Amino acid sequence: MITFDEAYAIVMDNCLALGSETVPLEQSLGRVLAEPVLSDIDMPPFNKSAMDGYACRRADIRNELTVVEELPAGVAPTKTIGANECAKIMTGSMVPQGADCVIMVEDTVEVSATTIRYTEEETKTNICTRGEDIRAGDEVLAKGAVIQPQHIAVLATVGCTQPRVAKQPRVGIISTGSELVEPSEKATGAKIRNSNGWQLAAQVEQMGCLATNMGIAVDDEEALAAAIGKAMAENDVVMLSGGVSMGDYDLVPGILKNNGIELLFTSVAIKPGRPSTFGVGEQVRVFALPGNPVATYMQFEALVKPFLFNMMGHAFRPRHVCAKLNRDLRLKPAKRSAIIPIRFTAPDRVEPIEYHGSAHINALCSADGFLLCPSEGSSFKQDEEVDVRLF
Ligand SMILES: Nc1nc2c(c(=O)[nH]1)N[C@H]1C(S)=C(S)[C@@H](COP(=O)(O)OP(=O)(O)OC[C@H]3O[C@@H](n4cnc5c(N)ncnc54)[C@H](O)[C@@H]3O)O[C@H]1N2
Ligand code: MOO
Repeated sequence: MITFDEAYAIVMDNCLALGSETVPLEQSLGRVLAEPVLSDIDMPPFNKSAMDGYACRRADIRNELTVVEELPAGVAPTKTIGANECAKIMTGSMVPQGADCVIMVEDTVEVSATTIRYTEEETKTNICTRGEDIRAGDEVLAKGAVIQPQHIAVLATVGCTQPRVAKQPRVGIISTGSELVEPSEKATGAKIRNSNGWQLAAQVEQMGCLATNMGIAVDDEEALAAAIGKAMAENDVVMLSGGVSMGDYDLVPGILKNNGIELLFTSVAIKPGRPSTFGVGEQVRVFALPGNPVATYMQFEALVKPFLFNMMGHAFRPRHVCAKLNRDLRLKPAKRSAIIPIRFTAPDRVEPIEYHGSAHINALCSADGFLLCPSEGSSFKQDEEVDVRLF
């Protein structure tokens, strides 16, 4: 059994490089940038009014001003502003030459059809200067960024309509176990419905990789070998659930070895998730996760997700927050560190949720995150601050 940190280091050291491709901007949400994005323009591209009002010279704001033209957004000025002159200007319009401030329209009165007067003593400049946000040639987005809606805005701003992004790992998912039936069927007798395959496919899709749910493989050497061989041929990463502990029908590690997979670990000191297994083939990586659904979920979050992001060139950093415990929490020393699901009861307060162990998947539906408690045992007092990793 190796520590979780050792397992993490091993998977991160064994990523596959998949290369990059370009995608249309509208299909780039959630993809990882494969190269930095540089701006082709200054932003704003011209001195721009921040307010609706009148562009004029600060020296003249106490005088009656003659309005020499009107500047709706998108219309370039034709006149230079001279002494005691102004141009009526809208937010976002180009500030005319000669003007060094914009007075706000609600602080002015019309004196005649062509003149106005400012009613305040002072004004802010109210001009966004050319290039104050972005300069032409600036790196606006870094390689490795996961494209979010605000990144899409920046890509649009700099005219990057075909961003170069990392290719998405293809992940084939096999749910092993002769007790399994698919969710559309009624589970009778000693059968249960397959939830892991569906959950893992959703976890893979949610983080922007390509999931293929390859269905159920029964606990039979031949059937498992065929399913694993097919999954390995068609995917970059194969994820199995079940069949990795000590039972007579836990056949997965042996079949992986027979398929040319070198197993780098088969047991991790973490609860839930001890029998988590990882192996490498020539052009494929294989995770065999424990069948218990919470173990499957948690090991995906803790090990597989950072690994898949790393394959795409993104250094995944889970979000952590500090919060106070609503009640005492005492864990006995154990051979494995423990993941304890928690929920927030107030923005800065958490409590452990009722949790019966690694099969209790519905407990996760009310969890907001988890505490990682070391194997030496953890003892927390009510109101003590704990480090919460968010889902
Ligand atoms: N003698 C030992 N027994 C067990 C050990 C051990 O060290 N020695 N480890 C225990 C731990 S810890 C775990 S975790 C489980 C993991 O076992 P497997 O990965 O071999 O998983 P299975 O035995 O196939 O299944 C466990 C459990 O999960 C249910 N399951 C399996 N697949 C699915 C699925 N796709 N959807 C929903 N539920 C699934 C399965 O029916 C079992 O109830 O082993 C312990 N035993
Ligand atoms: O490690 Mo298992 O996942 O405890 O139940």
